[in-house]
Amino acid sequence: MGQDVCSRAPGPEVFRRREAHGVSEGVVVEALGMREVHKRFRKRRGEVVRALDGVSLEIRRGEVVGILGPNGSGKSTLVRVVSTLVVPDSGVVKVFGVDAVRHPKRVQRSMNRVSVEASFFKKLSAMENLLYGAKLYGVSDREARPRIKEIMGHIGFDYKRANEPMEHLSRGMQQKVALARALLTSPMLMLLDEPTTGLDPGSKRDVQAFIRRIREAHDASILLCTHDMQEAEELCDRVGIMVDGRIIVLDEPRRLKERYAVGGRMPTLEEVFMAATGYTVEEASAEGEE
Ligand SMILES: Nc1ncnc2c1ncn2[C@@H]1O[C@H](COP(=O)(O)OP(=O)(O)OP(=O)(O)O)[C@@H](O)[C@H]1O
Repeated sequence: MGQDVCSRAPGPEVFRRREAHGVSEGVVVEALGMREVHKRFRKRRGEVVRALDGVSLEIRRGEVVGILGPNGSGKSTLVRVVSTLVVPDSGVVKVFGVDAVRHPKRVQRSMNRVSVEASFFKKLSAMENLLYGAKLYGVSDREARPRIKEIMGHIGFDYKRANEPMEHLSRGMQQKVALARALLTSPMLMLLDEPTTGLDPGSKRDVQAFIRRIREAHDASILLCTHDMQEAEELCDRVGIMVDGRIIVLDEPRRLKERYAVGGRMPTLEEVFMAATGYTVEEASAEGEE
């Protein structure tokens, strides 16, 4: 493995394609390898929920894999297990060949998670939060500042507002700061848990365009959980559908559609989702709301 993530961090040209991912070239190591992962939770009245029920999933280096699923199907648990926030009951989780259960610290340094509940120091500014985030990964202020400015430019974040307290910023802007923080540390694997949920259409487009650029130029491997079919179709190389803790199908969007085609007519991804899960998109988003 050798070099540290931070010392490999790209220079000011944020979108420069990286040569290596800290793994010897020539050795094919997947970005994420999950085999038969199980995670159960015990609810209040003793009821047991199988949040992950034998999940196997591979993400190749440079690949974007999307996971669609109704509320409560296990998407967040999947992301939490990969990010080492939740320890699985059984199964194997490897990030760039490193066992995430045995070596959580090592694995944490090679990835970054962006979720709706991104935590910030709300009284501090976006810049201060980003500098703090960079420092945790060993990136100095001097190195981080120009990169923050560049990333904010790419992401459509008004740099003039970088010194305002986070609590004064809209949700869309805060979400952009969360993405900027993730990219700042040059993660090899990005975990995006509903990155555009609840954003206004303009911010949503900015964030999606940004993810597209990371994907095209930055060569990051991405696990993207979303409710948004169009987002999954446009941004992902492969899309999986998760129901009751299981990934029931996983393939390129085009091939998923071919698989569910009826009478030669290609369905939309939304129709594929409905056929595979039995849920309408509305039910899938509403179900489980308490
Ligand atoms: N810490 C926990 N304690 C108890 N049950 C949990 C816990 N975390 C998740 N669960 C349960 O596990 C199941 C899967 O939840 P999870 O949040 O992973 O689903 P999800 O697909 O991300 O849903 P959503 O789209 O609503 O975020 C749900 O039944 C949920 O209530």
